[in-house]
Amino acid sequence: NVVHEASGTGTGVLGDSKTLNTYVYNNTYYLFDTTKPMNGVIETFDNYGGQYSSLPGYYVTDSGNTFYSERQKAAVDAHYYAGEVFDYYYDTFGRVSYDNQGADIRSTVHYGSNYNNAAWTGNQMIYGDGDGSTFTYLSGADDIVAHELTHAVTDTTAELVYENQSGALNESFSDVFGFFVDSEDWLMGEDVYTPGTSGDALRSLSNPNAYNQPDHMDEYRNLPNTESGDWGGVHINSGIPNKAAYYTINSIGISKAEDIYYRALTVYLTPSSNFSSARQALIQSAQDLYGSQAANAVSNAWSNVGVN
Ligand SMILES: CCC(=O)Oc1c(C)cccc1C(=O)O
Ligand SMILES: [Zn+2]
Repeated sequence: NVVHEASGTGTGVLGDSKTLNTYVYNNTYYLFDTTKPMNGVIETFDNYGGQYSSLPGYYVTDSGNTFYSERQKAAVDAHYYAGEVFDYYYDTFGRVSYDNQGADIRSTVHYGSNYNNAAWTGNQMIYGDGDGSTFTYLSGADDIVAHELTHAVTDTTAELVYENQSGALNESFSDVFGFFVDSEDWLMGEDVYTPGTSGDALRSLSNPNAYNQPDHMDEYRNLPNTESGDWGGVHINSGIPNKAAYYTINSIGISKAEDIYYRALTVYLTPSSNFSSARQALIQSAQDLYGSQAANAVSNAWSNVGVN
């Protein structure tokens, strides 16, 4: 049988070189990764500035299996980092793709026009180019890719409703697993945020206040559950569970913390979980896996942010 798997090279958003899992058919190479278990493929598309109605766009291809052009940079990173996040969930927890059933992981880059956003649409990831000032191509940050793919994990496990406290938890779990994938700093999106300014980020887990997020219940923002209210401040109030995660990780280490967060997300949390029930779910997960010392560390972390 003919082998279609190929190994290509590409240039990422930050100008770095990467090896890519590609697929060759009729002398054309595709960003189509068939190396993962359970037949799940990782496939990357270019929407050419189109909107939701034109998704997924066009397969990203190259005749020479060399994805070096400016146009291809966003796709190189979306493809490579999707594979990295697949590997994180598989190697760390044995989870096969976001649904644990080997679902295809589809990404589309060059979505919209100067779009300063990235998202999980409910069945694929989309990445804007940014406006070049607030963001550059958003797939250029592995913590953003991990954040988006974790929305898909949450949607196939706890299904935390994307509003108010359950929505802020949804956001926080995406940031926390973004940290676990990119644990060299406590920042989110720093690699693509304000390309003209170094050292800043979209959010910080260690210092939410630095980016106008609360880090304690005393600062909880009661915003309206509307689009302009960020659905009750899901990207704002996530600073509180994010800070609790920071305390937990500093107290018991990344390895135990990621097991505890994964168990809470997949075993205990439910669509309507709030901050207090998330604290309880994480304490129980810690107790289940590592005993009372870890459980107490989790309890203290949440007390430090005013959640009991
Ligand atoms: C860290 C990734 C992130 O927050 O992506 C979003 C952006 C950049 C704008 C709006 C929503 C999101 C999201 O995925 O929640
Ligand atoms: Zn999010």
